[in-house]
Amino acid sequence: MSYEQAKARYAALGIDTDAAIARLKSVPVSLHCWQGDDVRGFDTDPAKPLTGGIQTTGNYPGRARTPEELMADIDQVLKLCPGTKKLNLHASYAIFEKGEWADREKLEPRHFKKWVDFCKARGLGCDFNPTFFSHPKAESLTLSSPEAEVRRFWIDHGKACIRISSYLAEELGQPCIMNIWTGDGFKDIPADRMGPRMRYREALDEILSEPYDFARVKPCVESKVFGIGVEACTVGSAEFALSYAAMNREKCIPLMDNGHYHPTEVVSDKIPALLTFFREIALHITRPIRWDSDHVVRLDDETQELCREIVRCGGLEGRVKIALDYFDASINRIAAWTVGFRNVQKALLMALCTPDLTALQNKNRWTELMILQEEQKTLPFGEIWAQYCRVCGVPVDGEWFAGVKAYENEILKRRG
Ligand SMILES: C[C@H](O)[C@H](O)[C@@H](O)C(=O)CO
Ligand SMILES: [Mn+2]
Repeated sequence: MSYEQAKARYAALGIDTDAAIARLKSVPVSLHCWQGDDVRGFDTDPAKPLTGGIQTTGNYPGRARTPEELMADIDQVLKLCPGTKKLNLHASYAIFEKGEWADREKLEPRHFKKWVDFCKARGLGCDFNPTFFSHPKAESLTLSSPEAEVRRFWIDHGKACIRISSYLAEELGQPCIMNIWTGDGFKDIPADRMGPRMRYREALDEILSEPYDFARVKPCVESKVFGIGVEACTVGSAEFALSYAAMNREKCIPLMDNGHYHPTEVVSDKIPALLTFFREIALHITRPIRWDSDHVVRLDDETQELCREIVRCGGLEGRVKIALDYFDASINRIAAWTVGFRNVQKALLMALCTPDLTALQNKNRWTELMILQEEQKTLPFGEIWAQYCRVCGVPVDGEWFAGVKAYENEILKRRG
């Protein structure tokens, strides 16, 4: 079947596939830098463990060990992914001059100048994240620590990150989404669950007292249900993060990571619930298997439903900030990055090619609604996707992995 034939099938249902392609092309999706190096970063001992309740598993050869290697790998991914990309950096990816080093609370915009140059040369915006993990001062609690000195350190880190985010937004001419996530929590039943939350709240207030233009820097608070080693209580729980964002709507927005809920909860249903109250929300799209395992995003039912809700709720009009958050060290990392990014794009395009069936729901015509929802599944979407790839100048399915394999053989295998 050709694109023209597929387009006619969709047109019969009232869907303009050319318009869907044109719409998706300009929607920014944030590509996380940390898939390329297993979330290690460059600012502390590269042999340090990944902490904060998150973990990568696998030992596939070719992990990026330097900024240059990571940038080269990101370039490979950018070539293979359609649509508008933003880069998503963590503070731990600061780049220092030879012989220089600054601890996290002393990081400055200039430590991200090389990333700005990288983004400028590629027309990318950049999102940012303070890094409250994988650091000697993050062995226990960070922003919720009972130790004033530890809290001070991390608050100062948060403030430094606001300044860096303002710099990224200004230099690149696009808003910077700055996401705050800490792994603060307890392995076993705590004696006090409220004290840490009061301290976390006050620490967030202090971080957000750093001046910034909310139109250009969008701080987010990301919640989590539990992490490895913090199974009993997470300080930044869903109720905490949502309440904080609701009480501080002029300063920050809530971020939902679809790996951060109980396994039967779905973030797709939470999108309209939150957009009923918040003007903007942010998402981390990932794939949890039994826990927050951060597997590569597949084109599974929940990814499709998430994207349908983004589209239906006006999320593409800037109300939903879309970012990816997965990291798999057991397969070729460039392929992992690419598969996940392309799948999110596929799910968004599918959603844009879905007829609006609200009228059937409102007239209680659930039989027809189900039939039409099921029949949509066998529409010739593959042709629409292939056309989108061609319009964006990236390879269609089946035509990109050979290049990744060649890069693996020529470049990745030579890395120690
Ligand atoms: C590296 C990310 O910031 C991190 O994955 C965080 O967003 C998270 O989801 C932790 O589980
Ligand atoms: Mn996340």
